[in-house]
Amino acid sequence: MVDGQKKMEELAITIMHNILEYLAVSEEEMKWLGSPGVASTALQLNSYPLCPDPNRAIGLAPHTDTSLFTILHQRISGLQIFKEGVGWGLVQPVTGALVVNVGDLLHILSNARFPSVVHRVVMKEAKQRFSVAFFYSPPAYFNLDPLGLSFGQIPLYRSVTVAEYVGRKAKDLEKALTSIRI
Ligand SMILES: O=C(O)CCC(=O)C(=O)O
Ligand SMILES: [Fe+2]
Repeated sequence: MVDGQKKMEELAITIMHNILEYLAVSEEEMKWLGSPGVASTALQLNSYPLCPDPNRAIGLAPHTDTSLFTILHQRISGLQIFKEGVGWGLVQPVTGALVVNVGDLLHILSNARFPSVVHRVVMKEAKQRFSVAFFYSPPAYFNLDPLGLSFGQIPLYRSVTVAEYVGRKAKDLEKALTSIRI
């Protein structure tokens, strides 16, 4: 499990480097990224028991993850994402592929260019479902600002430490993002 967690962190670092490059954010601004083991990480094992009447139950209520992003492994379908104007859509499991869900911290950092995804888990199949979620965030002390803005672009969110945002999310849930909106 420890080895798995280390591998997941290596993968998360690679993904993060690519995102920063795309956003034109200097790695100087993310010094913590250069020191493996410093990021806040959590590995969560989810188990959704067999459900006799899937239409009358929900596996996991709609939410956004607080993390920068979450790397998810699923074998059986159930994960759905919400798209404005489209509604709920199933994220079909693909053998050998992982799902990357954008969380609130990346939403803030990217000034909403990477919007956090509202997702839920429905009980669609009459099978027990397992998923493994790896949550990846900067260390708690890190001060997060919208970065990589071009000339004239205004930041949509005020500066916030990871610790403060995590506290707000625990209290205000889906209102946390709006609570730091400028
Ligand atoms: O089980 C899944 O597919 C999603 C789990 C999830 O969204 C979470 O743990 O935050
Ligand atoms: Fe989630």
